[in-house]
Amino acid sequence: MTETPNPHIIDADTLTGEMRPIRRCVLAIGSNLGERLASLQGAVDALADTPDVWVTSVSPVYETEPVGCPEGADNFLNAVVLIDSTLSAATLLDRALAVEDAFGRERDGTANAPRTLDVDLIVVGDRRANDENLRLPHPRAGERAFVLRPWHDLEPDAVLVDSGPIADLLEGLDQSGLKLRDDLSLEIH
Ligand SMILES: Nc1ncnc2c1ncn2[C@@H]1O[C@H](COP(=O)(O)OP(=O)(O)OP(=O)(O)O)[C@@H](O)[C@H]1O
Ligand SMILES: Nc1nc2c(c(=O)[nH]1)N=C(CO)CN2
Repeated sequence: MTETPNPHIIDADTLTGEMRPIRRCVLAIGSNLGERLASLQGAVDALADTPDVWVTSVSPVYETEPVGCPEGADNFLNAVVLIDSTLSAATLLDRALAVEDAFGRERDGTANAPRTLDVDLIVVGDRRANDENLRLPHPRAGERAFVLRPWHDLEPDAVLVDSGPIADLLEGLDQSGLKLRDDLSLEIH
């Protein structure tokens, strides 16, 4: 006898999924190797294609001097993506790392080595995490003009959890290494 699914029984995953809050998240994307703009656009597209992720806005693109990178590193293109998502922070991190891999990111253990694509979780709602594999808010976000400036373009009144208004943080940072690339832009498809 074949079983007819009982419409009154909701499986645990569906229930959990339905009850998860929608969190507003800020992601920073960067590239200083290969087809930089294509990689950033690929990251936006991959995020938009992710179930339970809604890309709500994408910042202007900045050309930025490398910060803390090995001698001779090339400039980055950097931007910020705002998403709404019901996914957990851990699942979002897994997705971010998978998207980096899909765009040819290689990891040889060198800190801040040139990369085709970097996708960092800056904030996931008001979630705090201090795990080796997941720190939230991103521990270096408050000192990175290449993150705060494009984020500020989208949300001038935003506050970085535990650090304060991003406008105030930006005022204290050297922004001379940032150049707005108004000849380039990222699309939400
Ligand atoms: N908020 C976060 N966003 C992204 N990765 C994180 C975060 N917190 C911890 N990580 C961990 O950092 C690890 C290394 O990331 P990655 O090599 O991209 O660092 P990076 O981008 O070079 O440096 P930085 O972390 O200073 O931006 C990832 O495997 C991930 O587990
Ligand atoms: N300009 C710039 N410098 C960096 C960047 C980046 O995205 N842009 N990312 C780093 C590690 O994530 C280290 N240094």
